[in-house]
Amino acid sequence: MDTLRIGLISVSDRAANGIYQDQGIPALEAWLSRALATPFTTETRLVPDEQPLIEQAICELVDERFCHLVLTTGGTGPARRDVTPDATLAVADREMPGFGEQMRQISLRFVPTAILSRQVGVIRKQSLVINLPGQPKSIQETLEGLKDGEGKVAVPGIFAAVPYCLQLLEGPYVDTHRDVVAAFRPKSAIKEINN
Ligand SMILES: Nc1ncnc2c1ncn2[C@@H]1O[C@H](COP(=O)(O)OP(=O)(O)OP(=O)(O)O)[C@@H](O)[C@H]1O
Ligand SMILES: Nc1nc2c(c(=O)[nH]1)N[C@H]1C(S)=C(S)[C@@H](COP(=O)(O)O)O[C@H]1N2
Repeated sequence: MDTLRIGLISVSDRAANGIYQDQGIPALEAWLSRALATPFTTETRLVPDEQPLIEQAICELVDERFCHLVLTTGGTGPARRDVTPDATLAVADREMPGFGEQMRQISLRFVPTAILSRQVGVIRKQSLVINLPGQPKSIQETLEGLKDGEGKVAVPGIFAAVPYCLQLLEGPYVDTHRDVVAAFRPKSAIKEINN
């Protein structure tokens, strides 16, 4: 079976220029290692907030590295140099508005400024591309959602919908650790995997 390939793009002027150390890629890798029950590989890029460079990174990861999923972090706000959603839409074939909508809903449970993120989810070719905000803590918040004191899901994270989306895009069958995020798919789409 095709191994799950995930592209990770950290968009940050200061991290790309060495002013601070990038925490975006390590936070993404740490969360994915905790959440995914399926083996995966990552391909990473650290780029400044420049639209042509972000577009190039997305296209490279999808078209040449054949990533099934690409996650970006940073540059989704209203500031002049925040252009990640613009770059993502410029190279998109189709929009998946539910991802942005749900992430802003989740994030409102954490910060009132959640509505300032213009983050989008799109499809390019057979790859799903999703923007996450730049605050490293927002990676877990949006992917995993919010649980109550007993570990019960209060707001589902967007990653719950990612495995089925990849399946519909004819990518690999992806499973998650339920205690981190439970992947949801219709009964008819569930495959029995013998481990
Ligand atoms: N890659 C990163 N590594 C560590 N911290 C980050 C990173 N990206 C963003 N942050 C933190 O999250 C905040 C909000 O992220 P945002 O994408 O708006 O960055 P920014 O303020 O435009 O700065 P920069 O692009 O220089 O990281 C930043 O001000 C910074 O404190
Ligand atoms: N889950 C979560 N979402 C969040 C935040 C956060 O800390 N956690 N920060 C918000 C803030 S302050 C801004 S300005 C926007 C855009 O952030 P970005 O430019 O770092 O992408 O994301 C918002 N969404």
